[in-house]
Amino acid sequence: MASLQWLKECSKPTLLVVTIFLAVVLKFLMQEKLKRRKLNLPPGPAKLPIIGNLHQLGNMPHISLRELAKKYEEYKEKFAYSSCSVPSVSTGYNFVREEEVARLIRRIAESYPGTTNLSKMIGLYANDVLCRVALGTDFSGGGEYDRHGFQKMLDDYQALLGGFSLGDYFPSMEFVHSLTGMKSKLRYTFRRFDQFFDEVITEHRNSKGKQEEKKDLVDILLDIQKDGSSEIPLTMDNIKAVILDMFAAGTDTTFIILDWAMTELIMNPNAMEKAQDEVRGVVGDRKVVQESDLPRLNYMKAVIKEIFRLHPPSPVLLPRESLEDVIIDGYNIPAKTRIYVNVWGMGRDPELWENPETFEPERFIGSGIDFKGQDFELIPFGAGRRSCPAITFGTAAIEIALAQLLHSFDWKLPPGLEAMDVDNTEAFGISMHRTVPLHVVAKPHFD
Ligand code: HEM
Repeated sequence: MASLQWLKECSKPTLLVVTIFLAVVLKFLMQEKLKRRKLNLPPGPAKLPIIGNLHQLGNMPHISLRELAKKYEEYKEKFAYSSCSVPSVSTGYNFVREEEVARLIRRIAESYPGTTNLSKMIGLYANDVLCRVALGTDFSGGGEYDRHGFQKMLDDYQALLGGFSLGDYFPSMEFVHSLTGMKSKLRYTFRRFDQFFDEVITEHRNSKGKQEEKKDLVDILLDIQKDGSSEIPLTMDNIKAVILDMFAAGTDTTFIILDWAMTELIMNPNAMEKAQDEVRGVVGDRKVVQESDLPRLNYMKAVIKEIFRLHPPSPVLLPRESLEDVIIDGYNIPAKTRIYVNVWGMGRDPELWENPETFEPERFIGSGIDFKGQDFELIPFGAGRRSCPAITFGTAAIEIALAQLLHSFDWKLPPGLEAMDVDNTEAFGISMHRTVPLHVVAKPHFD
């Protein structure tokens, strides 16, 4: 009776809206049920109408996804990828790495006997290497491009790429981007980058007679555009997009691995000692590590693999969408399914790794597991045709810097600080880095 009373009190338009809403929800639920009855979908948690399982991703999707995978154990199958060749970013530019590593060491040495903000120094190194390779100029230390607020632009861009936007999950409801303010932020950031790249391209066009080996990415792309050697003609927008892609993908990733490598080594003095003994044994009294020393640094390479396993810069690979209906292991995966690969979860899976939460570089000594995309338990660069095109370039920038840091200094936490006091909180975005910078005392090994 009470409900009937309520009905009587409702105005006609309200009743109409409520009826339409209920009809839409009911239709949606019935369609879902019908679809599910026909398809053999992989097991998973129940979906809510409209938003599906979105609410279960949370602030730290890599952790939520691992918890869900544990719960629905049986679909933790390893799917084989077919491996295709990818165009790669060349390892060249040794002179840039050498000069930037030397600058990193000088900057750190200046801080002794005080403490140094090592995270900041490593961040400058990663940015400067990429800026010089891509644009031919660095911007740190009052460099030219910093005047344009380039670093701030990059930070904003990365926040936009990594940030959660409801509109991404409802492509048919594009207007959501306008409601959330995402569209205007994207437009603003896009305009700033566009203006900046226009200036950079004009400068490059006006500078003539650069030696072939000193050419940066913009020079190379402009040459390709001019001589028409690419299969598909390169437009100015293509050139700008390639440069932006490299910055978005290349600076934070290199930084995160070096930052974590130094953090884990400082917190694990035995591993630090082993890594330093190895580098100093190979390089000897020579102050500068050379790229030709790197193939002999097996323990240091194992440290880097262990960092890729525990702290992959992209904990969840870039989302993929299935183009057509497929069946995997008897399960239907409908077209347009959004696929997330939880690399972080795979690196800590107790079925794949012994003591998965412990930092133990030794696990890679004498093991054939590598991160090139063939061993699916360790794929920090992804795998298959859209994996990172800069595996060799990124690894070279990490290895030479880490070797030199280990060779040039003895490392300690600031007085009064213990390993357990180090704040290792991480923030999830397009890449995942520590939120509190690492402060250390770096005592020069050479006078
Ligand atoms: C430690 C270093 C790095 C790691 C761990 C890393 C990891 C990744 C990952 C996981 C992806 C996406 C792959 C996928 O979703 O399957 C990616 C894509 C990409 N990376 Fe890297 N990356 C690193 C360094 C770099 C550097 C230094 C550059 C540039 C010089 C770079 C350029 C790119 C580009 C352009 C893409 C997009 C490729 C595409 O459009 O499909 N990366 N990287």
